[in-house]
Amino acid sequence: MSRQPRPGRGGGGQRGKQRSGKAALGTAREAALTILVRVETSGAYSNLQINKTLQEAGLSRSDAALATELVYGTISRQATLDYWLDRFVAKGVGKLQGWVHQLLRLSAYQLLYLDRIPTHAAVNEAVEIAKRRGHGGIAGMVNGVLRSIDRNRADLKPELISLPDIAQTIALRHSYPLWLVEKWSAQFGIEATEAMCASGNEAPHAGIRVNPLAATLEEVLAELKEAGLEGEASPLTPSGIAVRGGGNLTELAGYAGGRWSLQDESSMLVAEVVAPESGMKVLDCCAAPGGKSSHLAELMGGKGKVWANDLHAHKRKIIAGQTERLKLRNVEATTGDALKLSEIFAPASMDAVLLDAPCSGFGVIRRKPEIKWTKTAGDVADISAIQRSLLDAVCDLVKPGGTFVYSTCTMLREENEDQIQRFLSDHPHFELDANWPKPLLERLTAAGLIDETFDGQLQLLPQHFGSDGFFIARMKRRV
Ligand SMILES: C[S@@+](CC[C@H](N)C(=O)[O-])C[C@H]1O[C@@H](n2cnc3c(N)ncnc32)[C@H](O)[C@@H]1O
Repeated sequence: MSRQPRPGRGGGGQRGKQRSGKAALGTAREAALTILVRVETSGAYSNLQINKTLQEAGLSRSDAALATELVYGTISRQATLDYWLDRFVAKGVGKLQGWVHQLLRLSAYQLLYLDRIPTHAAVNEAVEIAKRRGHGGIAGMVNGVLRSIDRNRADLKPELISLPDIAQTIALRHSYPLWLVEKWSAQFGIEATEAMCASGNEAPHAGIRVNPLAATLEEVLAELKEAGLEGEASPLTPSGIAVRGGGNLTELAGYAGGRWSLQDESSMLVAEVVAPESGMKVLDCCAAPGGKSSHLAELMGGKGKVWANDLHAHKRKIIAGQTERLKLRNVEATTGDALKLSEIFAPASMDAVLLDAPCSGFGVIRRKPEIKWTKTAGDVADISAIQRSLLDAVCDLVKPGGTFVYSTCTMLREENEDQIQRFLSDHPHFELDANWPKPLLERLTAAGLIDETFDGQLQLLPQHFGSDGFFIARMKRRV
């Protein structure tokens, strides 16, 4: 499976001598280094920095793909790389200048994780970059450290990392923060945690959701084949297709023409769980960029109404752009704080309410690996408090007998099961609803994701089918 290459567009690469780690974008490795430094110093999301920097760099398609792979791989493996680098950097990696540290990580990643890159290509270019950005002393140190890594590569294998504490071993072997591995181990057990960590380091595949109002799954599969792409019908959802190594899929005609959208398969399950009927009134409280709102509208056959609300005014345009592209007329994008939606909508006015809540996002680590290092246990506590308030604020918009669905793209009890348990105890007029549509239950059972103990809550882990980690709970307001 390869990560999605983002082709570089426009803008010429900068060359020539650069000092103090200033940006130089002429080659895949230089561009990757610039992105890594920017992600670290600005706290920006890697995917946004990749798009921005590759546009400035004007790399060939294959160089852009390599730069993308280097960025995601280096961030994903950062703790393991530092563990090994520390043995060979005399003063310790913690004392290195930011760009030198990133250059060593980036180069060690190539030596230790990418079979197809010859040692001389990784080392020589690292040395050249060090000379251009720094001085001879730094270049000599980079050369020495990387040559040592190369000589010792037989000992530098993740599976050889073994510490007395199993959580520490998993954290270092797969490069995750210890606090997160400890939380996951307590919740899911050691085996599932290690599988989850390993799976989070794999390259993601792209998910396509067919718009049933515009095309069939077979038509979209044929369209992908014609474009030379490998698409496979999803075992999880009838409108889903997994695409591997497809480059920028939004450049295909089917996307612009509204025949399909890009969405991960786990995400597609959410609207299926809401299971709206044609003509219903549905509120999506936290809707941008509009993936689930548009899916809900498609499932309603374009009839009834979906209010797609988000806090941020600029996101209204993004949602509207999606629904226009998909030619959906039954979605209204609105701007507002979900905590105050009861000031806009009447109590008990909705057949169904979806709260796809802001969350820690650990289910999408494959797409945004820096989340591992930027999100803290404190952030989880803060976001849990917000989720709790959001649940309390929107629930009474659901009509008696109506459906309330809560979802997150994370795998932490305090954001998922604990939220539901607390919510149900404070709101006894709601109950868990395991009565999901029969075909969906059959698919989930066949996939081994639920059994007879299923109570209306589903936790998808990233190792299940390689789709995002997701939590979905369906509740019903008692009549
Ligand atoms: C997980 S994303 C939603 C993804 C979306 N449901 C989809 O499928 O495309 C969470 C969204 O919640 C929005 N958000 C955060 N706090 C909010 C609030 N208090 N009220 C409304 N929206 C909020 C964020 O702007 C973000 O777009």
